[in-house]
Amino acid sequence: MAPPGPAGAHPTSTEPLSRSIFRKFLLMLCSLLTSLYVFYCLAERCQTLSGPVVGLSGGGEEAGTPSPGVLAGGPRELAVWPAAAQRKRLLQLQQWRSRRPPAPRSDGEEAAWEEETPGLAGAPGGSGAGSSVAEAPPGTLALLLDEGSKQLPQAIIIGVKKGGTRALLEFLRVHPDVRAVGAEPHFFDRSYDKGLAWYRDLMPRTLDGQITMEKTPSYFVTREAPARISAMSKDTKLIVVVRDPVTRAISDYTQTLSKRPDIPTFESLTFKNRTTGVIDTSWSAIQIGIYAKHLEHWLRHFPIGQMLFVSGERLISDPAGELGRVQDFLGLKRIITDKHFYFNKTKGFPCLKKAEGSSKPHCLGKTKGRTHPEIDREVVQRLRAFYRPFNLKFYQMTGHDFGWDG
Ligand SMILES: Nc1ncnc2c1ncn2[C@@H]1O[C@H](COP(=O)(O)OS(=O)(=O)O)[C@@H](OP(=O)(O)O)[C@H]1O
Repeated sequence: MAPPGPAGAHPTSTEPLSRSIFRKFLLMLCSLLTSLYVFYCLAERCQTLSGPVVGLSGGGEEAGTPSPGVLAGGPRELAVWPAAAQRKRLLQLQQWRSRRPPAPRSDGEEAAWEEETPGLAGAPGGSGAGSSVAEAPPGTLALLLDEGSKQLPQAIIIGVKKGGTRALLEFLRVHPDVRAVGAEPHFFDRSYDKGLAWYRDLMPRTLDGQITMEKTPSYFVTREAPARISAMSKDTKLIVVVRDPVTRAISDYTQTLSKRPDIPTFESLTFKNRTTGVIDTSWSAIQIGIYAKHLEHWLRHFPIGQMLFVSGERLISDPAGELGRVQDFLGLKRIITDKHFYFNKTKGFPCLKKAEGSSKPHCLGKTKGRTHPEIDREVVQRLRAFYRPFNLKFYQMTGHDFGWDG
């Protein structure tokens, strides 16, 4: 029996035949469209099309923003794409991922944008790599694509603590040829016994031409770090973000104070004896700022030309300028420019302009750019006098006057 027609319509004897033709036509149309889509993909143009989501949240709607649908084909289909197309796709996804803010940590702080040493400033302990590396989630995209391989870092931001290392790494991650571990691995200071294979496994996957990076600011003041990094590769490029040692010390203290409000005042910790005015150089907040001394250890293992010194102050006043130097040093095309930054008046710092994944601007978390406590002016002056000779030596060694001494 012929199926009933639409309400009010009179069925005719020719209807089953026309339906069958119509179905065949639909089938052919679908096949044609599928074939066109495959050709379209092969011609590297399907990144503008949407497709099924493959387990990634977010994704932007702007032109050039890779949406989750980019991964529609999955690893098998990608395997038949030309290598250049795969690379391009991965790069776009990486860009999209690197601009997304990390998932908030359970304690309310941002994971990949913030990790600091708990306890008194510079004290050992706290989060090591094994549990805390927040490449969030580690190498997901490359794993999904089954592409690339994990490499030991070719460049490391080795310091200094509170210098602006997080800002530098997050800005650098905008570059499509930079892939970095989100959190601090602390391999060369705390986890060296775990071995290089363990360290490499923390790294995100990279493709040819991409640089693997990490940042652990405590390396700069770790005696064993220079020899250990040199043993990994004597070609490793080293980046040090330095900041006026007095402000750095106060910043370090401010961080500790935020976690342990009951600690003694900055002024009392600064001196062994306030009356005699002898500075307590065993206090890590003070010790870290004697840059010339720490640098001597590094220069026994690395030529100065393999180290880049970034001004923490200029990273705030002219982020694009400092990023230009860093990109040159790393042999990268200057992709990160003025266009990527804007100054956020509320935050008081430069931030990244809209992220592709969210079309919202990105500033560093609330634990970067804390308000420092007011420190006794006389103490500040004494500290300035203390650091001056070390600073001058540092300027000499690096061939760069950072302007901390008037
Ligand atoms: N763009 C931008 N946004 C926010 N903060 C910025 C930025 N650039 C540099 N800084 C300065 O970075 C200081 C923190 O340095 P680090 O990231 O090296 O700290 S840490 O060692 O990883 O804890 C942090 O120090 P405090 O101001 O004392 O909090 C900032 O002054």
